[in-house]
Amino acid sequence: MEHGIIARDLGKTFTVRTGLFGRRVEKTAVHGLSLEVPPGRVTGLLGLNGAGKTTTIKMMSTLLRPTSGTVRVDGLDTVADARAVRRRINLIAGGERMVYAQMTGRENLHYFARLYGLPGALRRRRAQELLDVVGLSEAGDTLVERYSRGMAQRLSIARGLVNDPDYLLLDEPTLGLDAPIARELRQLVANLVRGGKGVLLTSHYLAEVEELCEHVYVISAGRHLTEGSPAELTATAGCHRTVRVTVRDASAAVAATVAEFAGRLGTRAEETVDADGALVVSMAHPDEIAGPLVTAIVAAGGTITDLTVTNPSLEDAIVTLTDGAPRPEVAVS
Ligand SMILES: Nc1ncnc2c1ncn2[C@@H]1O[C@H](COP(=O)(O)OP(=O)(O)OP(=O)(O)O)[C@@H](O)[C@H]1O
Repeated sequence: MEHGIIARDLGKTFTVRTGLFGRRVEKTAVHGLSLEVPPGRVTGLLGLNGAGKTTTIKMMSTLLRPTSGTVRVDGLDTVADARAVRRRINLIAGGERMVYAQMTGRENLHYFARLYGLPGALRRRRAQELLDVVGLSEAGDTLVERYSRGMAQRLSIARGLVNDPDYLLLDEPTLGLDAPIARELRQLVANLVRGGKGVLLTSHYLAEVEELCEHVYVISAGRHLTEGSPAELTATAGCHRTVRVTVRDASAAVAATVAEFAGRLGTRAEETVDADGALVVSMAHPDEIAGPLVTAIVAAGGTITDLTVTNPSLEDAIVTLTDGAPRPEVAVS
């Protein structure tokens, strides 16, 4: 049997009214996207604002009908078999309030479990299990209006698990959360994936995507731009590891040595002066050059006070990859 969420040539065109006379024009938000969300791993979907992430997720979760293409969930079609698909997936959108403030956490979970047709005893058991999973057992009988934002968000995650979905679509799940709560949620997602669930994640926090995702799709203006693991994307973007050496009281001889060193390797050394007046030299490919660079600086009489090697981040890569990429052609406010 086919496993995973598989989108093929997915497209979505909206009809919008524009201008003084409300003329109808067609705007395409997603153009022929193909992507896969296999079980047991977190797949990322990245793009600038308006790139089409939410539209794609809505089509994958049966909330929007694709204009073209198909989405299959373990072989079931999101249009023809929508009810069966809804039993296997769930969607959690961090930006939206997805629970009722006038009910307790437990009542919310009972309510949503009932919508999924779970029988009474199972509803009660599932609600308790989920309160435990998201760390809300003690607050289970408190009204949600008295929850902090982080607690409400955790309850939204529990709500998204009420039908024990095989696949979770997470649209900005940590939006606006404090760092420790966001970290807890990441751990929860990692545990769910270890348990075999497939997750699709969109997030503006690229460090989060880097930490969780094995494979990332980058889209721009509704089109596939590139894909790969975070490491592959940073390599594709040409972002390198760099070494940064800080030299106290650097003489002209040190600066000349650095320039000569870089010239000999046919590479570039970036030289700046920090707030304390120390010379800061940055160069790419530290594995080969850090040792000889330090030796050359010391031989020229420089005193090294700091040496740092940095890996390029996914954020660096996305900035590079989307720089100059087409802007969305749909702009509706
Ligand atoms: N119901 C709609 N009617 C018309 N246009 C829409 C509709 N929904 C989305 N769009 C347009 O489709 C494009 C893609 O929007 P979408 O919300 O999918 O992007 P996104 O990548 O999720 O952006 P963001 O990061 O800002 O949430 C945008 O230009 C948006 O204005």
